[in-house]
Amino acid sequence: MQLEVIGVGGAGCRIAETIRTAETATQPFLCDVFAFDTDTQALAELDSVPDDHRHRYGAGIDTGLNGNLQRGETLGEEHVDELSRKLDAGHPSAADAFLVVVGLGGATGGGAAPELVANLQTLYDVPVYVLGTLPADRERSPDGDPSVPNDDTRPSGADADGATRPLAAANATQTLSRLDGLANAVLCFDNEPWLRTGEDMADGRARLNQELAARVEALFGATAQPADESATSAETVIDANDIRRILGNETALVSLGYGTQRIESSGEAGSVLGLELDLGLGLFGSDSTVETSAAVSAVETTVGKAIQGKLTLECERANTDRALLVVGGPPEWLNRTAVADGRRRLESATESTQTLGGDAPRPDSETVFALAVLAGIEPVDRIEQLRAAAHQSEQ
Ligand SMILES: Nc1nc2c(ncn2[C@@H]2O[C@H](COP(=O)(O)OP(=O)(O)OP(=O)(O)O)[C@@H](O)[C@H]2O)c(=O)[nH]1
Repeated sequence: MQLEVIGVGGAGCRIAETIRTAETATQPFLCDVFAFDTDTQALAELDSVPDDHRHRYGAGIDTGLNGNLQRGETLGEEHVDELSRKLDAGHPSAADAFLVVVGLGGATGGGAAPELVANLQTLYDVPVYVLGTLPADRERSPDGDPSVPNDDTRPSGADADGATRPLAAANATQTLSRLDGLANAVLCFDNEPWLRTGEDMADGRARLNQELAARVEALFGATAQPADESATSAETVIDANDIRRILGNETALVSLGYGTQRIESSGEAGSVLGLELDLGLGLFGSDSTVETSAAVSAVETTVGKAIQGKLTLECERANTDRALLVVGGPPEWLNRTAVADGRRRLESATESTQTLGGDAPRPDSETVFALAVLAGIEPVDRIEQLRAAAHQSEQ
């Protein structure tokens, strides 16, 4: 499957760029990556988005909108045709889906995303998904995060631009409401629990973006046609239709769980030894065979982390409508029975009505991974918290 990624606003553009760098030559899944922003400097700081795929818009605005969502919405309305036309520098018609990426607490991304999503829905006959970050509590608090050290010279609670964002919760909830009924699904990443104690958005954003991009790559890379046609193909292939079925078309909220386990190679090409943690426990021969128990254990461990570990948006797992499990890694590690058991485990944990599973062989990888996609997870406590915070900030 080919994905057209469009970042809007500071967070959206940075995350879109990080997704681009997470794509591997062997599992290409990106059609194009575009970056649209009102902030000249933020756009200039991107490294790997080609010049004709980035676009600054909004005459007379140079440094972003500083959280003024109303202004962002007006600008989005005025410039949506211009933004959609910019996509002609790439291959949007070849895309199997669009992914519009935004920081939901901001004004540029949050203002333009609903207009852009609606426009793409009329122009193209493929799903339009949104990937949105939820603002961290510490960036919108006027008093900042008490855990930020006193010797930090930036304003306390500072976000990626070094400014607090008191309107972030209100912006995020309003933009989510505007996306309702427009986007096919909204994949969420909640910044707060992913930041470390004492860390603000400026410190943590690169790490968070990599975490998020790894999950996006695991999902959409699994649908890629391997660049090398002689490469091992999946036992159970996941394609654009499977993704469409799981994500749905009713603006479901989606959370992603992910687990990895490093395995170690012998140093000889293609000779996989065993799990790092289990080294020496009788796993391997000198050829590239892997003991069944080691492969089963690696799959079970990663699936457990994906289902029970930290999600991109914490939710009641048993409330999930639909779910998808992708297990990837070197083909000899993808034990078929363990992968099927993993899918059943996801089904039972989520109590979902529809659960799919598939595998993603990565012959050159030294990692086994599992990705759990939980779609239709509402109600979500964190969204309710943001609504309450938004209500409070309006008082
Ligand atoms: N995960 C992640 N979140 C970010 C990043 N930068 C900002 N954010 C979050 O996204 C929200 C919006 O910030 P931006 O994307 O910079 O805002 P914008 O859309 O450019 O809008 P304005 O700056 O108001 O014009 C912030 O409140 C943060 O919660 C980033 O690089 N990664």
